[in-house]
Amino acid sequence: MKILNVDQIRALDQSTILHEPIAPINLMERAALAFVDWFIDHFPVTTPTKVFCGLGNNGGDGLSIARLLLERDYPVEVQVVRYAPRESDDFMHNHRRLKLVTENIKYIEFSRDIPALRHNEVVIDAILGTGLSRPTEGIVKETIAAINRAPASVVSVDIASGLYTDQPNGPNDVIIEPDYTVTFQLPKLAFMLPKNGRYVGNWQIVDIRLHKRYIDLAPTAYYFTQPSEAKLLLHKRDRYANKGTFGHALLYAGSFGKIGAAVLSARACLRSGVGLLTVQVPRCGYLVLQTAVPEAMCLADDHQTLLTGATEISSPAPTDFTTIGIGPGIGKAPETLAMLKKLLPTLKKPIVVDADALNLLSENRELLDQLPPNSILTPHPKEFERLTQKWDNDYQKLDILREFAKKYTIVVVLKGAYSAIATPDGDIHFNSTGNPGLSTGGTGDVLTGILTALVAQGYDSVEAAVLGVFAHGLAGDRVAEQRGPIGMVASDVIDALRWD
Ligand SMILES: NC(=O)C1=CN([C@@H]2O[C@H](COP(=O)(O)OP(=O)(O)OC[C@H]3O[C@@H](n4cnc5c(N)ncnc54)[C@H](O)[C@@H]3O)[C@@H](O)[C@H]2O)[C@H](O)CC1
Ligand SMILES: [K+]
Repeated sequence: MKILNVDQIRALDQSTILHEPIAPINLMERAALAFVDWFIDHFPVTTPTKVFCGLGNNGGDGLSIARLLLERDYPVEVQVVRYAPRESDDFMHNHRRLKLVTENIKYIEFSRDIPALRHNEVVIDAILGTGLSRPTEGIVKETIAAINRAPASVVSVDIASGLYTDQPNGPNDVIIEPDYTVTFQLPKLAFMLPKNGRYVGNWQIVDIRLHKRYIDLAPTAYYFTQPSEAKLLLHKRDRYANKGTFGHALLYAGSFGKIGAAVLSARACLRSGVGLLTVQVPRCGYLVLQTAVPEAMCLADDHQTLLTGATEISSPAPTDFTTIGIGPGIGKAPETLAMLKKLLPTLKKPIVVDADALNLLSENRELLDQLPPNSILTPHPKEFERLTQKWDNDYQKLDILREFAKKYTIVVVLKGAYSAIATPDGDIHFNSTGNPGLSTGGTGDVLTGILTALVAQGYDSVEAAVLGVFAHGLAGDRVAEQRGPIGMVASDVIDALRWD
């Protein structure tokens, strides 16, 4: 699913009006109906509801929503925040229609006009939408602040009033903090950014049948992975396939006290369809791996407690493997750094790099140029900051992410809520699965195993990253459904992985 910018959203509106064709007021009515269908699924008809309306089309939506809820016997009160002398035409049209249904329309011009809000009430925030062009001030700001202070539940129409659709807000901007956002047709970029979490709440898309052809043709760098899109990436298995068809991966993982990372990434790799797996661990991990993951072959490093890359028996050369995953629990010992320095120049095929291997790259940035093209790096924000630089806000972070992936011709999975997957050609795919339960030790090792397995099976790196991150998060969602997010462990995620 594409994420469009505010100008494109406006153009999409116009394109729908022109090509359907549909009168703007009827498109507003369609949006309002879609919102109301959602609302009545979530709040009983006895819910005291206050609809706060601005003077633009977001406000116009609000007036239409109020009228539709009144027609469905909801106890609705309308509060028009009159912050400017002029209303939009569609606002005026809906204002006239609403007055046919109720006279109970109040106007907020001064602080004293702002009504009290009780805990059992629901506020529908239709003050400002994607037309926000400056920080809220005056009576708008006061009304937003009052709504945020109140104990009532809040549902924002299209986007929280005061939140910019696709650019950073200022540190002192006053923005609605909704429990829900019901947005029209497409997600907004603002919803993907961690710092905006409190200004988005639990968000839902409602389809208002905007012009599909415009969306299909609209250029964008931002995408939000839908289940149907992830499913399309899945390679079907041929009946005559054999182990060799699905690759032989090599994982470099583990150090003394962190052999579990090697076990988790190995198990995840096998649970993600790799044909054969060899894991190279320090000698102290050999027995553990062979016991815990009998399906994996194991190379014992010469060193007892850390990886140097040297093994006593003549093992296959790293380049003999379909792909390599490196990082889970390897630590940052000089001998391990030496191994990485020796290994990288010999590799041509994409590898998966995670955890301390990333930190070694951060401390030796000249190695970044030696990464095989289309390798996949999987930093969490702190690791990414070490790899690149500090950023002032999430939008700058995305720019840094995109430039870094393009500069080194790599795929970067910036992990977190809505993990952002940056591609070598400058796109960013936001993941749509996962939950806070995944913030537990070892889930990163699991993802490394998954991605290594997908690359070994022949997925191109972007497909592997989008599908692997999606499947990883979805497995976490299954676990959270069964046992709640608290108490989830990385092994649960491996056991919940599905590839159908
Ligand atoms: N395709 C869709 O998504 C549809 C969206 N609809 C709704 O239309 C709004 C966008 O409406 P628009 O008139 O462009 O702007 P707003 O209502 O968001 O803002 C109104 C108006 O307010 C002025 N303004 C900007 N910033 C401020 C500020 N800080 N304080 C005060 N006033 C401000 C500015 O002049 C704006 O024009 C979208 O969100 C949807 O709710 C359609 O109804 C259906 C299709
Ligand atoms: K709004």
